[in-house]
Amino acid sequence: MLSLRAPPRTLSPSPWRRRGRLDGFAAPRCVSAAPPATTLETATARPAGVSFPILVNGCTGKMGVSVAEAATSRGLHLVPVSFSSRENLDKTIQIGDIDVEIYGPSAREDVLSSVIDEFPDVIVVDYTAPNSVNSNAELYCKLGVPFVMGTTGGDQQLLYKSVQDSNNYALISPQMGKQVVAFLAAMETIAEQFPGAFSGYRLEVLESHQAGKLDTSGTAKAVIACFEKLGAVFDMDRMVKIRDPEQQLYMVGVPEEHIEGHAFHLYHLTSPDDSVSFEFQHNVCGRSIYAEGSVDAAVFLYKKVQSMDPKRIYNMIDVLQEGDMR
Ligand SMILES: NC(=O)C1=CN([C@@H]2O[C@H](COP(=O)(O)OP(=O)(O)OC[C@H]3O[C@@H](n4cnc5c(N)ncnc54)[C@H](OP(=O)(O)O)[C@@H]3O)[C@@H](O)[C@H]2O)C=CC1
Ligand SMILES: O=C(O)C1=N[C@H](C(=O)O)C[C@H](O)C1
Repeated sequence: MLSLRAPPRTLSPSPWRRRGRLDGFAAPRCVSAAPPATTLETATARPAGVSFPILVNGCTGKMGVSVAEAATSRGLHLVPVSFSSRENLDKTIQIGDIDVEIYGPSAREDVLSSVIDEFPDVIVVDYTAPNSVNSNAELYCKLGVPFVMGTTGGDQQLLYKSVQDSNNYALISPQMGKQVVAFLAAMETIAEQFPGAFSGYRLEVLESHQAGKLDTSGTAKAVIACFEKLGAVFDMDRMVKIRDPEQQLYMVGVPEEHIEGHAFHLYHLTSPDDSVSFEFQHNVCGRSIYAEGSVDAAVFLYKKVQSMDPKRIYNMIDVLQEGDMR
């Protein structure tokens, strides 16, 4: 029998443990399997309405593959090229009937320049790693290729500065899932309208993701920024990040089949005198909502580029507000 070890830091008492399946309450878990991944067969059922070339960077990884599949399913033209942090990988990734060629860092600028020559309307979608956010963005800006940055982490201020300085088009968001974007939009709205409404409240945050996730959740950071505007007090060092599969199964209640791909977030607020508490939670199993949202983002950005919109930098709330999320 597996033992339940305490996470490095826990809330006291941990809301997940308090209501976890070990003590008989309904655990915050996905009750059914994630929606089936979009398949090539659904392409005809759900045409994108527009078609353009899309290059998905990070196709050796999980999000890259999911976005590339969702893009082809929506009838977009997947450029059969993607980049890796590894040199001489000599690898192709099969997406439907397309063989995507993987190139190492030394080839990326030449290869991307050739792609832009051949496909001047191309939109790049980036799902790589936190430590490549800024260097990849620099390259896209240098070559003037519009991009969707789904990858989280890196130096976000520098990322925005690179886009501003180059006057390139970009859509940047730590969260592509429509319903979570709507939650984030609601948080931004109340923070804007009622600053200080939660003045003095203590905020505690837990986030659980697959063991391979390298950074702290970008979504959690964005939500925390809203709670801070509302006056809540939060110490980023006390964020509870759960990456251990055993804890995810037995404490958080992540279904076993989603240990390799989930995003469970919990925000707990307590009043200064402990008499009032609030809890917000969003639990996602699998990656399909991000993949679909990323294609929505690419379609949105493509339209903005084609119409030469003077605004250059967007986020997913812009996409949601314009009714462009499926
Ligand atoms: N915005 C959103 O809604 C979401 C964002 N994310 C974010 O997306 C990112 C990727 O997540 P996920 O797919 O799960 O992670 P994975 O680890 O599965 O994939 C990332 C891939 O990036 C590749 N990579 C690393 N460095 C570079 C580089 N310099 N150039 C090109 N490729 C590189 C790695 O491959 P190799 O070893 O071959 O280099 C790896 O396969 C994370 O930052 C995550 O937080 C994830 C889900 C939703
Ligand atoms: O890495 C992930 O998986 C996810 N990353 C994003 C984040 O850092 O917030 C979005 C979601 O949590 C999934």
